[in-house]
Amino acid sequence: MTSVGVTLTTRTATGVGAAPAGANSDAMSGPEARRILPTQAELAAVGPGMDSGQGASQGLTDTFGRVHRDLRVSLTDKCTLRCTYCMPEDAGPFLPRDKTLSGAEIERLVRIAVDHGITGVRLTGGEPLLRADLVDIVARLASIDLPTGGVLPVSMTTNGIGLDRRLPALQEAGLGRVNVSIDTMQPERFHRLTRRDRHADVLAGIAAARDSGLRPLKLNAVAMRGVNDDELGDLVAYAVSQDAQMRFIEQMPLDAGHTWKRDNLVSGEEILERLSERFELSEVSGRGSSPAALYTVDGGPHTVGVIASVSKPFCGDCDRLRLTADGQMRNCLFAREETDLRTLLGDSATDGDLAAAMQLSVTAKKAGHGIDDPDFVQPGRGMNAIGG
Ligand SMILES: Nc1nc2c(ncn2[C@@H]2O[C@H](COP(=O)(O)OP(=O)(O)OP(=O)(O)O)[C@@H](O)[C@H]2O)c(=O)[nH]1
Ligand SMILES: C[S@@+](CC[C@H](N)C(=O)[O-])C[C@H]1O[C@@H](n2cnc3c(N)ncnc32)[C@H](O)[C@@H]1O
Ligand code: SF4
Ligand code: SF4
Repeated sequence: MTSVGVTLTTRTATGVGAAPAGANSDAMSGPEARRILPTQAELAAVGPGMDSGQGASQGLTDTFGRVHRDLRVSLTDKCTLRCTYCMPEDAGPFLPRDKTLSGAEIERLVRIAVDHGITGVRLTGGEPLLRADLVDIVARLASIDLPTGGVLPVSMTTNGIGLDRRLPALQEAGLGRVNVSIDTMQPERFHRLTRRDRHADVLAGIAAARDSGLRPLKLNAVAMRGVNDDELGDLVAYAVSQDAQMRFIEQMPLDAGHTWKRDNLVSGEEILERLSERFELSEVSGRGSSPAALYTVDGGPHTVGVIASVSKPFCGDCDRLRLTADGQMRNCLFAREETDLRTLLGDSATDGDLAAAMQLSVTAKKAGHGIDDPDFVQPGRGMNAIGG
């Protein structure tokens, strides 16, 4: 099928040097991220089969042979919190509504991605619960049929604030799983770390997730030196009490303030040492492409996870793609280029063009994040704008 009405004639890079790092304007990708608008010739050169979904058998495959199965969709760059490792206090300006993908646009892009091998979607942000049309988005995505049978599994990562009120409708709409972030069991610490006094709201959200029966329920905490590294065991004990899996994440250089320092890292190894003082841990085999290495706690059945993205990267098994709230495809958390699907949508691109643009993004994916490389440059967007 040929493309109808696509006006793209040149490969364009936008957002170069247009905004200070951390500024969330349309050019919020910061000075070093390039926004790529593929030309018609480049889209056509991707090859036949992108229109019809015939690529599904092979999937969106990069030059290292990694097949992409997991799509993370950021619904907004706004948030109810201001976690120091993610957003500055004075974050913004945020994406205006007309630059944010609508539910229908997200559904179309996800359908195309599913046609080309994506088998699961995770909604994230920013804070996805801030999307007023979240229930509608979940319903749209959870009704997408997988080519292999069944429907698309839809999960969400959230800070939990307001989850207690919204979970029944989300579950009804087809939300299959939820991960909730909680970095501390201490309300005052929580206030300092997130710059908001909302600890009780997060606990209420986790309790609602526990009672919903959605399983596995996972809790995420970024391990931070001098902030919460003395209460990792308390977090595990709390997670077990909520029938949840606690996961500790190494902090990555994705804070909008660009204050990350390698020397400050609480490594996965250190996390395990600390937990071993209190619990008997035993590694679980069969990790697959999951970012978390899992350990049974005191013989199980509960487990704790360690996401050692910095010290033990799992990039070789990466099967993830990201769609930002403003319609940019990112092939990596640390990508310095984004493929501009939103402009293609506005230019009446065909499904085949959009699939080809996704494949171009995947083809450009690098081997890994390169955090330890001497020429590493932190992405201009904070984690809230990339979609964690
Ligand atoms: N380096 C890296 N870290 C990731 C990636 N995906 C997730 N993470 C880290 O893992 C943390 C938890 O991610 P979640 O949003 O809970 O998703 P998940 O771990 O894929 O979820 P599950 O499907 O439940 O395992 C994120 O905050 C990141 O720190 C990734 O692609 N690369
Ligand atoms: C960006 S948030 C978006 C979803 C939701 N607001 C939340 O906090 O769960 C997703 C995940 O990214 C993690 N995250 C944010 N900044 C990070 C960083 N610099 N390093 C590692 N993980 C980070 C958070 O802890 C959270 O678990
Ligand atoms: S980690 Fe999540 S809750 Fe915290 S500021 Fe970022 S987007 Fe918001
Ligand atoms: S850092 Fe990039 S390549 Fe590595 S696992 Fe994360 S998204 Fe994949």
